[in-house]
Amino acid sequence: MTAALLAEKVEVVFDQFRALKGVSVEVHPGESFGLVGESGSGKSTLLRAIAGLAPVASGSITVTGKPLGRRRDKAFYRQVQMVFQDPYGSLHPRQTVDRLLQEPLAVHGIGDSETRIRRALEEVGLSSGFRFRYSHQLSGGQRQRVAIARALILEPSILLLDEPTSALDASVQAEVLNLLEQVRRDRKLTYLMVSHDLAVINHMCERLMVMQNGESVEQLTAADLVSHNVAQDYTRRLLKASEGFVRVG
Ligand SMILES: Nc1ncnc2c1ncn2[C@@H]1O[C@H](COP(=O)(O)OP(=O)(O)OP(=O)(O)O)[C@@H](O)[C@H]1O
Repeated sequence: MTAALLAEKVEVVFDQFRALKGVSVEVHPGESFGLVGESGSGKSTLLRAIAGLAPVASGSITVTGKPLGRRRDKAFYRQVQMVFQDPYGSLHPRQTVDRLLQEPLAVHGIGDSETRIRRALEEVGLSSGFRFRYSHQLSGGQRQRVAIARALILEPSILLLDEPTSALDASVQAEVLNLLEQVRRDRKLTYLMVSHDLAVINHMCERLMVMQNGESVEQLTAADLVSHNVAQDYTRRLLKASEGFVRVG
């Protein structure tokens, strides 16, 4: 089976600082794969390296069997989209939802915007009444729904999710996670998802990689996480720190 995403020995260096020190990961088609680790361990940097937003010094990244070059082309963004943590920062506040959803379609020269926008809003549970609202008039949860609609409107097969719900209240967080899960099932999407919250990863992902200081510590299944079947002390410490959140099976 060809991997949906394959990163091999990826190094990211900012000035002299090695933020990723040769990280490898393989995500299968249709899989939801999690990245966990303490703050600064390199989780976001790995997503950003894949998305072309962080400088890859060495190593390779392959999407559905095709190696990526230095720059990400339009075809890449038709296939891979990213959703960021902060829906306030990622959506222009003075643009209407309609305009925010039109933009990627215009960039990619896609014509059937009317149908796509209606479908995208419906899919994320927003009525057509939201279409001409400005993003600053939306709640955090509604904004994140718009950000997800914007990512989905190009019909990608892979979503890179960087703490997609950590800026939201707990009840809204659950709604957005359920939405992401529903969309993944309906569209047979592949997710690579960062969260500092092991309970979120446990709920959303089949497998995960634990990261520390720009390196992979170990890979686990969600079942390993629940039964604390882990090999590394670092992972045990992470689990201990989130005790009470991850149910012991
Ligand atoms: N543009 C940048 N320039 C310099 N250093 C950076 C840059 N982006 C990230 N770093 C550094 O790389 C390291 C990894 O950062 P990264 O954001 O990937 O961590 P993370 O695991 O996602 O953490 P968090 O959970 O806090 O978001 C950190 O030490 C960070 O300061």
